[in-house]
Amino acid sequence: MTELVDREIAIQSQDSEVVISVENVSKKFCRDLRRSLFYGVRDIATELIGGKRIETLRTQEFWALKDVNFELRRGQALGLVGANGAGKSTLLRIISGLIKPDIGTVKLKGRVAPLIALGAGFNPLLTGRENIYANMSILGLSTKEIEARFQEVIDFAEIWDAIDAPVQNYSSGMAARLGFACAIHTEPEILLIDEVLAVGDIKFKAKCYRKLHQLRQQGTSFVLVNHNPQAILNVCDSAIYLVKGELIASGDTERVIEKYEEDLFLDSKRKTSEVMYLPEKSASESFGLDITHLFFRDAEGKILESLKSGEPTSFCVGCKAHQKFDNVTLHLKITELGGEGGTGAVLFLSGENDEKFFEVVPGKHEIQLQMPCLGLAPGTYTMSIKLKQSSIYTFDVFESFRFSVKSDGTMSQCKFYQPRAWQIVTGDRAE
Ligand SMILES: Nc1ncnc2c1ncn2[C@@H]1O[C@H](COP(=O)(O)OP(=O)(O)OP(=O)(O)O)[C@@H](O)[C@H]1O
Repeated sequence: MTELVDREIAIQSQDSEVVISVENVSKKFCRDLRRSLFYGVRDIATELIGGKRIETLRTQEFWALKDVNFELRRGQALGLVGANGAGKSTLLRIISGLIKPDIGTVKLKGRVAPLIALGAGFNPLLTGRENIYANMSILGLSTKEIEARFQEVIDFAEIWDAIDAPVQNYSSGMAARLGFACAIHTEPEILLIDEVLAVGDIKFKAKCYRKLHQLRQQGTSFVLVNHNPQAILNVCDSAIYLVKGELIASGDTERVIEKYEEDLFLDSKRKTSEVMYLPEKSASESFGLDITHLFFRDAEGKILESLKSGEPTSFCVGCKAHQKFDNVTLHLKITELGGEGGTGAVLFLSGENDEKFFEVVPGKHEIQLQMPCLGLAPGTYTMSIKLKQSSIYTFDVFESFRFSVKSDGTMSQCKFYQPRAWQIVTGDRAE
């Protein structure tokens, strides 16, 4: 695992200045609240009398972060991934200065805007207008500077009518929009974004991502926490992966995300390649044609070890018919796992739309969807599968067949694989 860790995330020019330097950072928490308060008071007292902080674990304590090191340079975008409780928010809170590490140091260069909670730093009783002033002044702007940007902020957040209503009446999406708008209009040198872009509608998210791109071109660095690997792949040029507080991979985004996705599969006790067998149905549960297993094959018919964008791939549905049926069709809906709410299906394929109907006789069958090349981008997906008779009758449904797709190395930061050929035409034929 350690060979995946690059000390310095080196995508941008090595000459650009380091804006975040996290050195040997560890942070411990206590599982028991009463004990935690007691330890807290004792630690403060020790510090006041100039004593050293206790660097070992006491009863009920655990490391939320353990010896984390990385550097970020001007204009870099760093993705932060890891399972729930891995320590991502803790790391962002330490970088933003909200909490102190127990061991190690964080050095920052430039104005930091943390977007760590929905409507970060907003007072729910104050209006949107009052909160803009309060929030932006905390982020370091003078009243004059805020006045000059005020209209831009509300235009960006699109909350014109609600600007004089208390923030407690805002929806979570509106509060997130206002928080994001305030933060980016302070022209921060470093932006810390914790999942806030996971709320809000798609149009607004697209606007935020465009803005982030623009800010990066102007030299803003940012750290983005997102559960959706695709969002990290689209936006960030480097990433770090935390497991139980330890940094186990860092560097090139695709490599880190690949490792993260591999682990997601190990976690779910199922490898990409595994054939998924479904429990046999009793006579009373069956509608006459049952899905028995699901898997993928390659162009030679071999069961696929792992899926790659651009490779010839067949999705196979093993089934068992208890009697003869005609007009049998397969419907598939593929959704990106961890996709931001509302993105919906990335692919819907219906045998009925393609007018592909099969006849089955009693016994075992395998219905194949043959794809000359797999168009899905690297990522993790879930597929719902329906076996139907025309559009009227459903024999069997399987709601969530999970699989992941890796990159063939020629895809980066894009949504689908495009089969292609390149050529140059020269001379008379070029007209
Ligand atoms: N103030 C606290 N007191 C005690 N434990 C805490 C505190 N804050 C966080 N933790 C614990 O520290 C660990 C890391 O939490 P953290 O919120 O950083 O994880 P995360 O990776 O951001 O998770 P998620 O993806 O669910 O937001 C978790 O086990 C969490 O329960």
